Amino acid sequence: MPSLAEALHWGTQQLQGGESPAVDARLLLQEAAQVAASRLFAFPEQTLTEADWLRYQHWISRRRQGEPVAYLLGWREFWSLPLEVAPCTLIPRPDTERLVEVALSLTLPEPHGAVLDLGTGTGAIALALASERPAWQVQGVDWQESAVALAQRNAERLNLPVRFYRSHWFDQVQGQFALIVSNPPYIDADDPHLQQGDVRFEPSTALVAAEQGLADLRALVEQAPGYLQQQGWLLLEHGWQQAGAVRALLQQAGFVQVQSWCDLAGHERVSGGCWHAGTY
Ligand SMILES: C[S@@+](CC[C@H](N)C(=O)[O-])C[C@H]1O[C@@H](n2cnc3c(N)ncnc32)[C@H](O)[C@@H]1O
Repeated sequence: MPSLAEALHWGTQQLQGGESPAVDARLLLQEAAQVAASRLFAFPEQTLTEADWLRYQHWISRRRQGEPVAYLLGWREFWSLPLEVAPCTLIPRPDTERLVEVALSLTLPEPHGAVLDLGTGTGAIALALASERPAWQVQGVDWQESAVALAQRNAERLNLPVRFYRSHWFDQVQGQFALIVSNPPYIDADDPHLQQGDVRFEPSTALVAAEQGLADLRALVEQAPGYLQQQGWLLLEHGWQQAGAVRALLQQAGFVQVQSWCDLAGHERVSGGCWHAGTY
């Protein structure tokens, strides 16, 4: 059987031409052989068992076909939280951590307020917020039963008190919220990016929206005022070319302090507004 160093070299060679061959091969080897990165580098001569070597080769072959590393591993880190992931929903992205940062920076109408995450998927945003603000009462909804079950498993494993349930956007939601957040589907069905990289393996129900990707964003902006407390906030992630359209939707709906926030690449990726009944 090969040593860890030999297996890593072989896997990296196999994945040449991909986005990140060395990182992918290392992550898959660590998981296949159940070794930490430090052990991989401290004991490179350690040999793999036959079962680990077979598992590693199988994963490398699937990765060569484009399958996302996160789906092969079964988990992905988001906001330093290890989250179980599954093909029923989106793999949480570093971009979405920007929405979490912005949410944590807002001044909300009450410090112990209720918070709602619409289209929660793995529960990434809801769990990140709950981990940072124990006083907030966080809820997350998704219309996919399998995503709700996944988010619940993540909450239990992380011991975070978030309530997840099934709802088609606001259909089953009750009450008023100090903050509503969402990373909804916002990609146009004809966008060529849907044929590239990890998104080919992710469900279109998590990615694609009608009206050039704006249909779900529009629905959320129009319905959110019925569920926001006075001076509560709505925060939405969207495509980097949709900020102007989302701000216009927020303004038309009567939100104030409407603004967008940039991601690390300098693209406007999050927009939001404060609800102030009576301004419209
Ligand atoms: C882009 S993914 C975001 C997942 C997660 N919030 C994240 O940021 O990683 C969109 C999510 O919205 C859910 N979704 C799509 N349409 C929905 C609807 N009408 N009602 C509730 N959830 C919906 C999808 O199942 C998917 O989990």
